Amino acid sequence: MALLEVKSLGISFGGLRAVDDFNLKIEKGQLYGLIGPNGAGKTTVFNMLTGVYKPTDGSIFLDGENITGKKTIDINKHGIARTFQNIRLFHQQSVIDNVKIGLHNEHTYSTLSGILRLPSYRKTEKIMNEKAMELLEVFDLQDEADILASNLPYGKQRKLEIARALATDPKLLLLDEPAAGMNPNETKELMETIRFVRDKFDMTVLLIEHDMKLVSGICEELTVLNFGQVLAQGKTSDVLNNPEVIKAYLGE
Ligand SMILES: Nc1ncnc2c1ncn2[C@@H]1O[C@H](COP(=O)(O)OP(=O)(O)OP(=O)(O)O)[C@@H](O)[C@H]1O
Repeated sequence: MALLEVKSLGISFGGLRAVDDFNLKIEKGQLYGLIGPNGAGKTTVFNMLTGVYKPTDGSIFLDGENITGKKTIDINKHGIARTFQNIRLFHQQSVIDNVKIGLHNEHTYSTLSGILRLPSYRKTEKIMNEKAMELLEVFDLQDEADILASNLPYGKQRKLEIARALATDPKLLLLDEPAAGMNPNETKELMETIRFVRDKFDMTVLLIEHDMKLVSGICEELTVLNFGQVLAQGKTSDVLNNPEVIKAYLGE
């Protein structure tokens, strides 16, 4: 069974058919890429997968469960986490607190025990601190744990956003243009990090990206969207050599 199966997904905004008859199957542990020209509908697909938009048609199954039309918070609890094209962090909070916000899905204590700093609160806080530090170490951010997120350099902010998404313990991680704004060295490092995350956490990753070095370097399969429709789908090397894809996107 595929980890993610999307059947005939579609959405209209008034008269605009932003995504039409979108089908996708991603197996557990895959690194999968969603590419295509600006405005093709890629982020709209992410928004439907994460419950930001309700699809007009079609269905989405995660690990065999129908999650179509569920709320963002419920979809996150089912196991989809994402990062955004424009980094969304709590900039005025520390690096470690940004990760702990993700962990709050899993670990809770009552408001009263929090206010009174009861043992249950202290125990939960200790576990969360340890887990958050473990995640920060994966991204080599442990030394910056206590600085403000806004003081991190750009490449590290992107990494922190991925760490926070992972803190919610997802089955599927969606990355929306993770290399946007990165220099070639940062992009190379990011590729290694994404591969490492897949291996260490046995994670399945779907990413939107315009950087073809990253796409061809780490994605095993690709779907190309063009004007809301699937133009090509399959193994990365086949898709990138497809004349239709070269004409519509790569040849730009
Ligand atoms: N809430 C909305 N209301 C109206 N139109 C929308 C809405 N969201 C997206 N669209 C339209 O849907 C189309 C697809 O947009 P989308 O942002 O998904 O493209 P994209 O492939 O992610 O592009 P980019 O690579 O530039 O990020 C665009 O024409 C966009 O204007």
